[in-house]
Amino acid sequence: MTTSTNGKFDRTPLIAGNWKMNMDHVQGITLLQKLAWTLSDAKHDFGRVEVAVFPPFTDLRGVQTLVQGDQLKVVYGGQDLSDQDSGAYTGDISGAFLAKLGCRYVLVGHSERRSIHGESDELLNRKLKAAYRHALTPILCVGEGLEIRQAGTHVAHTLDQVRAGVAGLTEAQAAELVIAYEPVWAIGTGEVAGPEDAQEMCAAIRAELAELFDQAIADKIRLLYGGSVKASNAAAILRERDVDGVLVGGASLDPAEFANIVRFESHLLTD
Ligand SMILES: O=C[C@H](O)COP(=O)(O)O
Repeated sequence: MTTSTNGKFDRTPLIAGNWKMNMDHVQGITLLQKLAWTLSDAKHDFGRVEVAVFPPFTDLRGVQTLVQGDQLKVVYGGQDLSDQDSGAYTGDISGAFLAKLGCRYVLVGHSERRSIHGESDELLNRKLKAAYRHALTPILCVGEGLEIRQAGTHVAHTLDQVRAGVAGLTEAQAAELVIAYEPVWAIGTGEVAGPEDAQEMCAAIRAELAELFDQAIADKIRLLYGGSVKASNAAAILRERDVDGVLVGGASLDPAEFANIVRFESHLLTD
């Protein structure tokens, strides 16, 4: 495997925007149109930075129509999926439905799913496998709360989540995986982990993946940082060797702000 110009292995950077429960299907289309327009300048190398959005389920059909109709270089995914494929699971969404709507990715185990909906590591492992059954790439979200960070056990806690999440995956599945490290204390709080914190944890996750699979697989897995990322702090985080992108919440609702984060990554690749 060769290294890219910024010294990282050839992992395609991923800048992902999680809209959470914001933007109805009309607002979502407007946001995506503005984002596509803002990113349409010639300086942005779409070929080397993947841009993904995660709208609410009810927006996905409209997003699909816009992306396909206008041939936008933006991919999209669901914010969650069921561990089941079909049946009497009221309120749940099958990975099969997401795949049929053209989703490439799906978030699994976002901290808001873990804390508000009590999703366990075992359930999330089944959701990860459901994603692969439907040819969706899962983005497994992991990370510690404030008490765990203060106790100094954040690395062990996060690696436990990683091990439980990826249990039973084949090497081919693991190579496709994306993992987002999101310290819960930094989500939506304005508190951002320092670039060195993001690097420490992403390096620890990659080392753990090398133990679980092998180094070549670990070098393929993309690791994102998430938690109060905005244009003003993104570049420093994205420069870190083991950070392959960011998962952005609040700032992804502002197309100019989100586009600037994409530009930083794009410029880093060509610096
Ligand atoms: O999925 C995104 C993360 O929860 C980060 O959200 P935030 O950027 O609003 O802190």
